[in-house]
Amino acid sequence: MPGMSLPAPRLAVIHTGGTIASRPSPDGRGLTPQQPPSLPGLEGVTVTDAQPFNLPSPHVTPAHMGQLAALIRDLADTHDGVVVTHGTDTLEETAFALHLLLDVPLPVVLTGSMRHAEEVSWDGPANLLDAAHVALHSSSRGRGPLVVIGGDIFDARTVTKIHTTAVDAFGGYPGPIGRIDREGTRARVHYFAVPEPRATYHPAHLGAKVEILYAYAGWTGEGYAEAAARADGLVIAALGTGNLPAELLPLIRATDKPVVIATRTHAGPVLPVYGYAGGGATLVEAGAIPASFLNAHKARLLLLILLGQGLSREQIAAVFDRDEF
Ligand SMILES: NC(=O)C[C@H](N)C(=O)O
Repeated sequence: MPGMSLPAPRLAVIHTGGTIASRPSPDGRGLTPQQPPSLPGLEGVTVTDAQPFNLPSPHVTPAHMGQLAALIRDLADTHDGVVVTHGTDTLEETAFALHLLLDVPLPVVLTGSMRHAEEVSWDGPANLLDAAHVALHSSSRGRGPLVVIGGDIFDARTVTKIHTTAVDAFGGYPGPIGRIDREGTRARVHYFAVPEPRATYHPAHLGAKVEILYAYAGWTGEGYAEAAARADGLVIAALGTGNLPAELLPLIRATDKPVVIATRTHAGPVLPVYGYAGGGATLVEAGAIPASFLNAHKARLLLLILLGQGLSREQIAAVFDRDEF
């Protein structure tokens, strides 16, 4: 009807800590999360804030990820988009856990900053505003949780932190799925990929113990037996396409818990192609599960969630094999 204005879009901003909330601590001991950033320059939007915790992201656990998923589910009916501010160190893990746990239709966008509010190159406000625009954009729906940093929009499955200090700290093969740029107050959002259907999971708990072992030249299995005894499942950041020294083969064959083989190489899938002792084909024959293209820490979260849902080793292998994530 002429003269009737559309209701203001409703955005929820959930602050969880990280450098985007950090400042030098008064006791001179270094940066600590203190004050969450405020959202600049977004006209005509109703914003609600939440702060379930205020942590440096190395203190974030799967339990916090579950808490965030529950909060976002609660907000989903009354909001059009959600932004989560988060420390960058484990941001990709929270993004992927939410990707696996959330089946809400509204966009959920994670962001953070690499510089704190008292530095000249403070990147918090721009990242926060970009994330807000992306979260309220209709093309962002149906893509699962997204990560927005430095104007790049990433898929939670592939995004990874690639630099410890640079402002453009995020990447990951095959790169961003979209881009946000601002022209004055107008946001221009472009996607280079179409939304894809994805599986989500409803674990009874997030308390399964999954440990990661990191392979290296000359590893003869140090630490493997201890980890296999105390954990519910293992992930190995293996070599290349998912290969290990020969000594690991009998250890994996003797393990009845799920052992997922990821790669310490920064891009590409795990493929069981090599037939020498410890080669990927022999590890799979011994019962190991290839992680597809998930990095070790994301494969760990998927395994932890599948264990929390009570899946058997065979069912878990099928999820990884069919890329059901
Ligand atoms: N840039 C950052 O946010 C790093 C910080 N250590 C964190 O992850 O909490």
